[in-house]
Amino acid sequence: MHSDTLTEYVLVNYRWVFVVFFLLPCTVLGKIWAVFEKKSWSRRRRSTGLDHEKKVEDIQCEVRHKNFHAPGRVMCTARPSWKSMTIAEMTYKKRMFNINVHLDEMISIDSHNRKVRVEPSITVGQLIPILIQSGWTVPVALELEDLTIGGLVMGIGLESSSFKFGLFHKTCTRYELVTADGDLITCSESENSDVFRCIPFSYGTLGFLTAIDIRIIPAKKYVRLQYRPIRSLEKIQSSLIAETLDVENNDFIELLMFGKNEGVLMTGQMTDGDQNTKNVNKIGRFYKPWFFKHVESLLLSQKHTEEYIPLKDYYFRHNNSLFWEVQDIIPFGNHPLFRYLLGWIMPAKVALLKLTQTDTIKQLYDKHHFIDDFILPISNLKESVEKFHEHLNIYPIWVCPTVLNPGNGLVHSHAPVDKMYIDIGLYGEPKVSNFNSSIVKNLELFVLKLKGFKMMYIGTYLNEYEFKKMFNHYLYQSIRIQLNCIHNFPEVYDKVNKKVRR
Ligand SMILES: Cc1cc2nc3c(=O)[nH]c(=O)nc-3n(C[C@H](O)[C@H](O)[C@H](O)COP(=O)(O)OP(=O)(O)OC[C@H]3O[C@@H](n4cnc5c(N)ncnc54)[C@H](O)[C@@H]3O)c2cc1C
Ligand SMILES: NC(=O)C1=CN([C@@H]2O[C@H](COP(=O)(O)OP(=O)(O)OC[C@H]3O[C@@H](n4cnc5c(N)ncnc54)[C@H](OP(=O)(O)O)[C@@H]3O)[C@@H](O)[C@H]2O)C=CC1
Ligand SMILES: CC(C)=CCC[C@@H](C)[C@H]1CC[C@H]2C3=C(CC[C@]12C)[C@@]1(C)CC[C@H](O)C[C@@H]1CC3
Repeated sequence: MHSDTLTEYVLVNYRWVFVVFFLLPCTVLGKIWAVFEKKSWSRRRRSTGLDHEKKVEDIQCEVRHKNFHAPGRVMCTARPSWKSMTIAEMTYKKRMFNINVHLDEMISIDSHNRKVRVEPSITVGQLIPILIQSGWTVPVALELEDLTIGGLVMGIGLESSSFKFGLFHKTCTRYELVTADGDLITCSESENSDVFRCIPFSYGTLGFLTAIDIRIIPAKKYVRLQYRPIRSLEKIQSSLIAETLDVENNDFIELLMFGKNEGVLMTGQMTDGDQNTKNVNKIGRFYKPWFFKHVESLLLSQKHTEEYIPLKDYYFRHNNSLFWEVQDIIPFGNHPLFRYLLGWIMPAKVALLKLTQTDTIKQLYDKHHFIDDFILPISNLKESVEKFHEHLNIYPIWVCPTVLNPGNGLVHSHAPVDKMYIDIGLYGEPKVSNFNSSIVKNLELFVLKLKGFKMMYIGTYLNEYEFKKMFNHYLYQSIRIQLNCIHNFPEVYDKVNKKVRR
């Protein structure tokens, strides 16, 4: 066998050896280190009085220093590419001026005004458990623990409650920002409102976020989840639309499709249950099957089922298997023996997987793998699934309804009223013979034609003109001038096109 082919073969078939025997133990050490670091950090903080304001002043100093010594050089955060929740490498970071924006604390919870103030690098996995312990939660709680609040505001965040609350940033009420000149400004619906509307999806091109206020709502103990297997695409579309209209009775809606004409529609309500509550399924326990496998088993048995899932377990239901991505790396990861023996250290940290993937693995993913999300009007579900089936044939498909509101920021409904969209997430190996980048571009144009949007964490093949047709740049451009960004921050397109996000 040729040595390249042999390397490829070993990388594809035996990556699990490295992951199980090296990355998983490293993940555990990382978790222990994080606890230790947090403790010593809070001790240090108490003794030096270092707080949020001081950290923000440091960022302001760094920006002013850059303006003095390297005027005209555009800036980005110094967060290394391997830490970001995307498989893409952000090559732009190498040529831009990196500013250290590592702020990862929770600042305060204000139960009276129902809001929590956080720093941008705090992860969902750090924030949500603290909130739940205090009896609160965020309206849109993301499913992957390592996503950061800043990244979700600057990119796009959505979850199964988005049909009710919209995209993640719709639950944010105030941003604190260090501008290109090193000034500190705040914005909300009532103060610098145009800046406030343009920040979401701006990918850090209007300034550095230093604090975010997020609305909080009371947390309950469980999500009562109904699973409804459906075996017709028409029926899936009509049932999904009907459920999104029932805002009174539904708090969560999600659909997993396991084939072109079959899927499981899940609807849920947050509840405290009562003493008669039965059928509690603690899906977050380490020995439990991967969530999508559990759902698939209900499709196979054609059972309409209802379960009570602890709130935190529900939120992070796709974390253990990284949706269904872990099965490609550890093919036996859902085997009961593996779960009982090693499930407690799963999943391997995404950042570590990314940091340790070799060029060959990355190239294999580029050639044989697809990870992307498209946001389309809900009425186009059937047409879109058919299109993705023809050109990708990847299953399961994640479908998550989300309401978009009208507005003049970068992402908004194309109608003058609130409009229901769906996120279609495709992650896996395309089962078509001719998969290549021109198919991806073709799909992006399909989405553009339907007046939909693409999530940009993976990058885009659209050219600048097409990109600007997809995302409304009108207000954004004037805010860039107002905040003196033109020579200090790149444009969004310069951070998300495939040449710099590979
Ligand atoms: C980076 C990586 C990604 C993987 N992705 C998947 C996956 O998406 N689905 C899955 O079932 N298993 C995946 N695996 C593991 C699994 O072992 C291979 O997909 C499986 O061995 C392919 O077997 P085959 O005989 O059908 O492929 P073959 O048709 O023999 O594959 C031919 C060659 O294609 C490449 N290849 C095939 N599938 C993938 C792939 N998905 N990603 C990258 N290269 C690939 C390899 O170079 C392989 O030697 C992956 C493993 C790694 C390390
Ligand atoms: N369910 C969901 O909705 C999911 C969403 N995602 C995607 O993942 C991404 C979030 O991942 P994450 O790793 O948290 O974030 P990233 O590190 O990927 O950051 C995303 C963008 O936000 C910018 N950014 C982050 N923090 C700041 C800050 N303090 N000030 C200015 N800009 C900032 C980054 O700028 P810079 O380039 O300068 O570093 C970058 O352009 C989003 O793009 C999201 O769409 C992924 C999985 C699931
Ligand atoms: C729900 C939404 C909107 C998106 C989910 C996206 C995730 C499926 C991906 C986000 C980051 C991705 C990474 C990988 C798999 C897919 C994601 C979790 C890898 C773990 C795949 C293996 C590589 O070697 C490293 C990747 C890191 C990022």
